[in-house]
Amino acid sequence: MLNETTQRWTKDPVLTVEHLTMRFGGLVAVDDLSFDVGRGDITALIGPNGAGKTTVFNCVTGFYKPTEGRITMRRGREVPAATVETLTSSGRQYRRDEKGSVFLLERMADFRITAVAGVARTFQNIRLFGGMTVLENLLVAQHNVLMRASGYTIGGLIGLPGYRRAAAAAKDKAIDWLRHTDLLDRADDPAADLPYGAQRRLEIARAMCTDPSLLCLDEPAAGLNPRESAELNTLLRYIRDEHDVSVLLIEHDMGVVMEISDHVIVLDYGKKISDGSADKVRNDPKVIAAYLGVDDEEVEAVEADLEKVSADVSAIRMDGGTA
Ligand SMILES: Nc1ncnc2c1ncn2[C@@H]1O[C@H](COP(=O)(O)OP(=O)(O)OP(=O)(O)O)[C@@H](O)[C@H]1O
Repeated sequence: MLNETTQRWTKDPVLTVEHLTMRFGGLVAVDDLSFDVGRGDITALIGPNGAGKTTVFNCVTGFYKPTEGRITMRRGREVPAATVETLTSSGRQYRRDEKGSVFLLERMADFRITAVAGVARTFQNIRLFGGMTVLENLLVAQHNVLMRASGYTIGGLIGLPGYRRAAAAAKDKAIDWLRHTDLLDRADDPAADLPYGAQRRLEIARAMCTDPSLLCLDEPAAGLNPRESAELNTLLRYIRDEHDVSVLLIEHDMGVVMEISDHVIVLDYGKKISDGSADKVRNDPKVIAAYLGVDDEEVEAVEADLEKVSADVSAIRMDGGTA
């Protein structure tokens, strides 16, 4: 387990969110929120319905312009804090040099966040191109690379050698991800024909085809059966361990969250109420209170009630009852 001194999110953050606030008219959906996402970690953003999780995702990925706050993405390891401050005061969106790149996402449009800053996402409601084949969905995701290889001309149509090489590499990458998501045998089927769990895996494969540094997944386990959830856990660990990609996920399935997360951040009413390892967060009375919908002072009483109910159920089972 990571201790205070080895926590990647404090030592080597890939994403830093500072004082993020998002207001919709009079409603404060995210309220002065700060947190870090460690490079190479699986980080979960959890909280009750309406806590502000998707709004945070929408700010990080450029779908919303935050009311206030700074969102810094770092690619490459050696980006000193002074560089971030210099970039902030320069009014520019990003700075790149041979050591690494730093991006201020709150200043960037969504398509540039994916293409330049290396942040890819999936959605709560699956958004695939249903009429295209599974393979075509993964090739479309590599459109930017192919356009560059064509020189933004008709180079693709006339088959310039550079374009042909890029097209072959795009297909290889797509096939590789189909293999890792167990979809190779469905490559030529329309995406809409896949079962639900397979569509969720295809969305992740599509995001990975953009070569992200940070993969943001909005409820990837929603609607999955236990076997599919276990396969998802294996896929996410593979992405973290073998591809040097950090993962930020919103998830309601606590089995998934507690099993695979290196770091958990808990929101309630737009504010952060807990932040730490899965173990720390699981035992935090504030988190228990938020999920059970009770005040902090009532937590102990509710916990005692839960323990009693659990003991009663075990006793009934031992008696051969049907509870
Ligand atoms: N575009 C919008 N306009 C107005 N209010 C919004 C908008 N988007 C979100 N909200 C409100 O902001 C609050 C936070 O919503 P959000 O969807 O971020 O929560 P969430 O934690 O993702 O919830 P869930 O777990 O149910 O998906 C809610 O009160 C929601 O109604």
